[in-house]
Amino acid sequence: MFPACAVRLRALHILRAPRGGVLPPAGERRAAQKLFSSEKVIHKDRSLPNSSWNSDLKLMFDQFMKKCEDGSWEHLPSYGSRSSQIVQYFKEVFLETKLRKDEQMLSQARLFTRSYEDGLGFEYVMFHNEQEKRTVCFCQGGPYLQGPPGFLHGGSIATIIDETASMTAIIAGGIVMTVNLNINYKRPIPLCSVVVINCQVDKIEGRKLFISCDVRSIDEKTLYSDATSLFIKLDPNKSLT
Ligand SMILES: CCCCCCCCCCCC(=O)SCCNC(=O)CCNC(=O)[C@H](O)C(C)(C)COP(=O)(O)OP(=O)(O)OC[C@H]1O[C@@H](n2cnc3c(N)ncnc32)[C@H](O)[C@@H]1OP(=O)(O)O
Repeated sequence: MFPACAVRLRALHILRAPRGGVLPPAGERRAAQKLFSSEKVIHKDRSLPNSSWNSDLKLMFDQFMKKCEDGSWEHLPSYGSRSSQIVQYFKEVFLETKLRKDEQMLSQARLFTRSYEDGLGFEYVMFHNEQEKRTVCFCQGGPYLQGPPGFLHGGSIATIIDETASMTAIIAGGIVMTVNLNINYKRPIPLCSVVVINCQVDKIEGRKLFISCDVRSIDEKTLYSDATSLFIKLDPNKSLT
């Protein structure tokens, strides 16, 4: 259905999620790594610790990197823009010619959550558990994300929930878009604190993927928000515009 992309998503799976802890054949893994290697040189992985990370974020990063050692969890790298091969495929299959022509605008595009300087916006790292179809995101929301004084803006909370839920849906279903996101904001989130966003696939029905999430303090005592979302797998035979 998604020829070029299927290869890449398969590569993502090979690199990310050996099912049941069984590694795919070495040759297949090397080929998948090769597919990704040129991009890794160009783009900096923004999900690795930097000097703006507070001790809570570093601690959670270290704890989950340890959990990755037995293969049950996988660290998801994150770059300033989406993979050039996926973007190319997306443009070719889903964008009208007139939009595709605006190459300059598209070449300047950045992933919204990675468009701030270190420490000012979203500092986050995600880990995925293939067996549980679950993604966790540890996020430290910086001072440029303020809504009420001292607290995060609700739109920034929606953004990081959507980004975590969409990663969960992309891993489970390929190229998807959010069609519905319902959030209950239960407690305000202090600026610069670290929260954990836990997303899981509840159900897949044809092209529909139902994802639920909650946002908690890292000691899990405070439930800040919960959310449900619906993603639709894009149909390459339908134009987006
Ligand atoms: C690394 C890779 C990066 C690749 C790119 C990854 C991007 C991820 C980005 C992060 C997330 C985002 O920000 S996404 C950006 C925000 N979202 C959007 O802009 C999406 C706008 N919506 C759309 O363009 C469209 O709805 C589509 C293309 C998503 C789907 O349109 P479609 O293909 O025509 O599908 P359609 O027939 O309408 O719907 C399919 C089925 O879903 C149901 N359905 C549709 N909408 C809803 C809804 N709100 N609530 C309930 N059900 C719904 C329909 O009834 C139907 O059910 P049935 O009759 O079959 O039962």
